Amino acid sequence: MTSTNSNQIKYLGQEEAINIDKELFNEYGFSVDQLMELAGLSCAQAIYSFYPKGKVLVIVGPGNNGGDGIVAARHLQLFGFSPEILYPKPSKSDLMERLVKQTTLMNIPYLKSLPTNLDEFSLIVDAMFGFSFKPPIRDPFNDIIKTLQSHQKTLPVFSIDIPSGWHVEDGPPAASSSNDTPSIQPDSLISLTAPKLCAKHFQGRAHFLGGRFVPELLAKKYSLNLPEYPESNGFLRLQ
Ligand SMILES: NC(=O)C1=CN([C@@H]2O[C@H](COP(=O)(O)OP(=O)(O)OC[C@H]3O[C@@H](n4cnc5c(N)ncnc54)[C@H](O)[C@@H]3O)[C@@H](O)[C@H]2O)[C@@H](O)CC1
Ligand SMILES: [K+]
Repeated sequence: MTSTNSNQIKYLGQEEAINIDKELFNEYGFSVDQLMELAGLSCAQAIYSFYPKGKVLVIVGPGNNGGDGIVAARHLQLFGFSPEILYPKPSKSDLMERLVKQTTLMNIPYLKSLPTNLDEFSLIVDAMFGFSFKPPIRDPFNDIIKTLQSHQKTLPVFSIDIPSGWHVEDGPPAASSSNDTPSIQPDSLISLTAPKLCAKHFQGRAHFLGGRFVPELLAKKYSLNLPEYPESNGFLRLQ
């Protein structure tokens, strides 16, 4: 797939991203399940387009970003990948529990901790935190990010919506503080709905846009200036 000119697309601040999300639910009548399914599917489709099939570790956080990750794992398995899931802080929400049930019944393994044999995986899917993240990052995610950082030369990371641990607007911790907080430099990133400001700091190989569900009226209201998705694809490549 060729990349699309992204010069005009709007980069959202945290509050604006949260407001658009709320409006999709409250004004447009979408349910979280609906949007999460489309978001997670677009993640799996982007991964399929860019990475060879293999063993993929999906690291899932406690919020909806984590839900996108579990949905993506479900589709990746259907696409012929071999996903495994690390979900260290399970949520008690009905939605998340149903996603766990679906994937467990598909025999997708749930790991108890970050495996020591990380090199057996060909890709990490980072579904720890999305646009509601507020630094500093808490354990056990701090340690997970430290380990991923030490493997990132050989083990690519595909981040969903936000590279986890990055400030939603300011980007990687080093850019916003002087301490040595560990930080992911993802190989690829998929922005959902529209990129957030932190995506301007992205230096990996591919930046995708996914979550093809934004009604035209809403896109106009927030001047999102979204590029046209090709054909019936659920994602496109911005860079
Ligand atoms: N409108 C959209 O574009 C859609 C967004 N979705 C996804 O939803 C995400 C946003 O989901 P949420 O609002 O549930 O939030 P997140 O998934 O970004 O994270 C919230 C969770 O992280 C925890 N947390 C926050 N800061 C932390 C820290 N410093 N250390 C440890 N834990 C911390 C919170 O306690 C909460 O449990 C988006 O980024 C996107 O991935 C999709 O599921 C559906 C549609
Ligand atoms: K993420």
